[in-house]
Formats: sequence, C-alpha cells, structure tokens
Amino acid sequence: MIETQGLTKHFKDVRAVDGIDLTVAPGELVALLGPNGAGKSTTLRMLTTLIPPTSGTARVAGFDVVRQQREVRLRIGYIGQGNGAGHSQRGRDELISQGRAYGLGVKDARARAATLIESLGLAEVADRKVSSLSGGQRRRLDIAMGLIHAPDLLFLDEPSTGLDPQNRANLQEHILDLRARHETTIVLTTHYLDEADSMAERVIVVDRGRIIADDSPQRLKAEHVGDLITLGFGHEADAASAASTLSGLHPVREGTRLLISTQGAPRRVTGMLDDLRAGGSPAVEVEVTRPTLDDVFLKLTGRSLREGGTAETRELVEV
Ligand SMILES: Nc1ncnc2c1ncn2[C@@H]1O[C@H](COP(=O)(O)OP(=O)(O)OP(=O)(O)O)[C@@H](O)[C@H]1O
Repeated sequence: MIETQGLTKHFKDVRAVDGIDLTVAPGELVALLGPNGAGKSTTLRMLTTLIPPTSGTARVAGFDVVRQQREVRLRIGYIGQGNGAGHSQRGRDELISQGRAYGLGVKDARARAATLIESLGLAEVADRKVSSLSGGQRRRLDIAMGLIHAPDLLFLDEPSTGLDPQNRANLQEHILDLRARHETTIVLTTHYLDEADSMAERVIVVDRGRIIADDSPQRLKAEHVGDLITLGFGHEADAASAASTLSGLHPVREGTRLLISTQGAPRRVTGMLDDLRAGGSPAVEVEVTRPTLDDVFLKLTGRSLREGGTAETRELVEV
C-alpha cells in the first residue's frame, strides 16, 4: 500500500526526513512514533502529495506521489492536525459536500455520510453546527470527512492531540472499529506512547528524520528492554543467599534487594519465589516493572520521549 525508498525532505539546512525506506502492507495499522520535530508530519505530508520530496521515491496505493498526485489523492484520506470542517456548517452537510467534491452523486454522498455518522457515533450531533461540537466530536467529524470517499488508506496526523483522556480513548475505539469494519489501512502519527502501544500492531520509531526501530510494541519492548524483577528481603544475608540461589539469572544485589532483568517476568516470577522459599531465603516483596515504548526510545537514543524522564508500569505484590 505504501512503498518508499530513500524518502528525504530538507528545509534549507534542516533534514526533516532523512532517507526513509518504508513498506506498509494493505490492512496494516501503523503508528509513527517520535518526539516533536522527528519528521513524522513531514513524512505524512509527502506521502499525501502535499509537499514534494527533496529526493527519494514514494508509491502510495500503487501510484507515485510526485508524478501521479491525483491518483494518489483519490485513494487516500488525510486528516491533518487542524480541523477541516467549516464551523458554521452542519456536520452532515459538510460531509455530503465533501463527498460531492470527491465526485459522489447526491444519493451516494448522503448514504455514505449516514454510514459514517453512525459508525463514528455522531448521530446525535451531526445536524448541529460544527462550531457547537466538542473537541472529540469535531475530531471524529474530521475522520468522517477523510473517509467519505471510502479510501483504501487513511492518514491521521496526531489524531488525539488536545483531547482529554476519555475522548482520546473513545476516538481510539472508533478508529479501531472503523478499521475492523472497512479494512482500511491506517497510518497515524502520535507522540502518545500509550496510543502507539495499544492501537498499532506495528510501531515505527522515528528520530531526527530516520527510522530507528520498526516492530510490534511487544517485540520492541522485549528485544530492546525486557522486564525488571526487583525482589526485597528482610536482611542483606538473605539477599546474598538468594543471589546464589538465582545465580543463573545474573541478579544484581543492592543491599537487601536483588534486581533481575529478564523476559516474561510475570510468568517467571512465581517459579523464582518458589525456588527462594525452598532455598530458605524467601523474598518479602516483589516488584515487576514492565517496559514502556519510552524505555525502548531511551535505550535506542539515550533520550526520553517524555519530558521528565521514563515512566514505568509497576505491579507491586506483597509476598
Ligand atoms: N515548512 C517547513 N519549513 C522549515 N522547517 C520545517 C518545515 N516543516 C517542518 N520543518 C522542520 O522539520 C523538522 C520535522 O518536522 P515535523 O513537523 O515533520 O516533525 P514531527 O515529528 O511531525 O513533530 P510534531 O510531533 O511536533 O508534529 C522540524 O525540525 C521542523 O521544524
């Protein structure tokens, strides 16, 4: 559905996108994840024919983004960071006009608008003026606008930026549902780690105009970071004895605690606790820290995607 080779965009001396090779298959839901200024929007804007590459090539839905712009545009939907719908219009009318602009007949445009209004949960607000809609409703209307011509491929630039967590979760649900119903290929950009983690089966980590990792969130985390098990003991002597019981796992001892880096920690931890009990130095506390995509980014670049350091998912259990 998308194929790029050496896709590059320079703005004077800024290398916004620096030689991206990317293949996206039909039906994939891909998230481009990266910090501000990484080049995500610029990549999307080239793929949607809005700006020409400085060098390299890109084919989208089978057509070249420079030489066959019209063909590409007919087959894609693009929802940029701003709101597209006119604010004094009613949502349904905006959708129908957009459908007409894409060449749909009145009847088809009405029918398609009705389907999208239904599937994006806009039935109660579609006949109100756009200016009266909430941020989340407006964003969903934007998505409906991008889908009016039933594109094979939908690009969403930061779909949930500016929404509160509840609206964000709701929007994510709608996007996943749309994708399931219409089998649309979706490429979205985000700097929300949880959004990339929970929505996309493939995350492309972008930094300084380059792809630095490309895999499922699970594999990225397992391959680059792994889980951390922290075991707490009553006395340093117990921790030392436990370290020899678990020596095969190469624990690091810090006073009364042992730190063990491993894969599949939640599965392994009960066996470890059994071994320690049998060895006469039971743990009194256990903490499993699962990595986030931010930990992956930190490992790959030495920098955090979030301001203020890394975030962790902790599962604390008294034993
Ligand atoms: N029209 C432009 N002229 C000059 N520089 C630009 C232009 N558009 C983008 N840039 C620069 O290119 C780099 C990549 O920007 P881009 O908007 O693609 O990043 P991004 O990953 O989408 O960031 P964000 O998450 O903030 O949207 C940045 O350094 C940006 O300042």
